[in-house]
Amino acid sequence: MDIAILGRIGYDLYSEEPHVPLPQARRFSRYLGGSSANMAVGLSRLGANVGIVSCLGNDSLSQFLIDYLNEAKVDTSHVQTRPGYLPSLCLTEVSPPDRFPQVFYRHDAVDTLLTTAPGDLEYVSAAKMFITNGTSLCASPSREATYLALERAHQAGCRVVFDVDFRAMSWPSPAEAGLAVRLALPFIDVLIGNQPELMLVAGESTLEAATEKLRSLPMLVSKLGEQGTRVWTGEKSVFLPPYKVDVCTTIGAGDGFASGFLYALLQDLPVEECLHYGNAAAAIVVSRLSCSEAMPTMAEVQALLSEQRKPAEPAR
Ligand SMILES: Nc1ncnc2c1ncn2[C@@H]1O[C@H](COP(=O)(O)OP(=O)(O)OP(=O)(O)O)[C@@H](O)[C@H]1O
Ligand SMILES: O=C(O)C[C@@H](O)[C@H](O)C(=O)CO
Repeated sequence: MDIAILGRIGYDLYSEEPHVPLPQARRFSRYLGGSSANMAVGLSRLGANVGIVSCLGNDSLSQFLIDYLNEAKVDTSHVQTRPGYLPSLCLTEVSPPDRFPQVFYRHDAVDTLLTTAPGDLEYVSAAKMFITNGTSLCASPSREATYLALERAHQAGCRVVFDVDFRAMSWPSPAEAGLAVRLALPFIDVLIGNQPELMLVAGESTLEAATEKLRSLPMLVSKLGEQGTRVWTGEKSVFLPPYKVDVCTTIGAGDGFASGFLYALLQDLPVEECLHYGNAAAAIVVSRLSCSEAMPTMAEVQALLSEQRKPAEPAR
């Protein structure tokens, strides 16, 4: 595998009725979801060899999810099964350009039951890149499984990527989520978060103060929503504004960004180039309904790049 991803596979329902508030919405369409599974699909569609370490039930929704991943050429040989438990479910209202409330069903979600056997840890440590996220740390035993995988990947010299992925409903308090991520920092090469997430991890009340603390990491990716993205490598940073599209749903922008950015990083492209791939992939996802199904091919990313590409702000 080029990339091993550890995290949740979920079931997404997006409203088919734009501008109808969620309590009134009647028609939904279903997609594979879960931030990690979305990224796995995105990276695979761009051409990477990706596998996912996760946990599903033996219900019919889990069957749909595993079939979807297999069809997307994501290696599912390390997806465990816990009969009687269900994947998480997420419903999203679609009120563009900026209202996308979500309701999550994550009570005893099957992904939190993940454990890592020696074979799973070997699988992770054999990859060139290992990606995981904060939600995987929200409950035991997936918390311990995730820390073990982070440690093994770091020891094996994989490039370790961590998306903060803060979902309030998965945690007793934001402070606990921040602490769980701070404990993982020694293993991380690339930390990805939006503004509130980086503040949460650093325990700071401004993005500037958070950045100051976190930029001792080899790479810090600061997602700024519709403003664009800034990447820090030590004292230097590069900023790239977003690619412009008509917004359908901004939900999934982060997973789209990660897919493009990390695919380019895997090819050892310069940071500025990685930002172009990340922002372009994110914009394409934003222009479509859902996240997994919306992930672009390389040809689609290249087309947007050649249409709109402008240079990033010089490093400073
Ligand atoms: N309206 C938009 N138009 C074009 N690109 C966008 C837009 N919003 C976000 N992006 C791109 O997507 C990237 C990630 O977005 P954002 O900062 O909202 O991440 P996020 O909070 O993880 O999103 P989500 O959790 O909804 O997936 C941004 O850095 C930017 O490049
Ligand atoms: O991450 C989840 O569990 C739900 C996602 O699939 C959802 O569409 C989203 O929030 C994208 O990051």
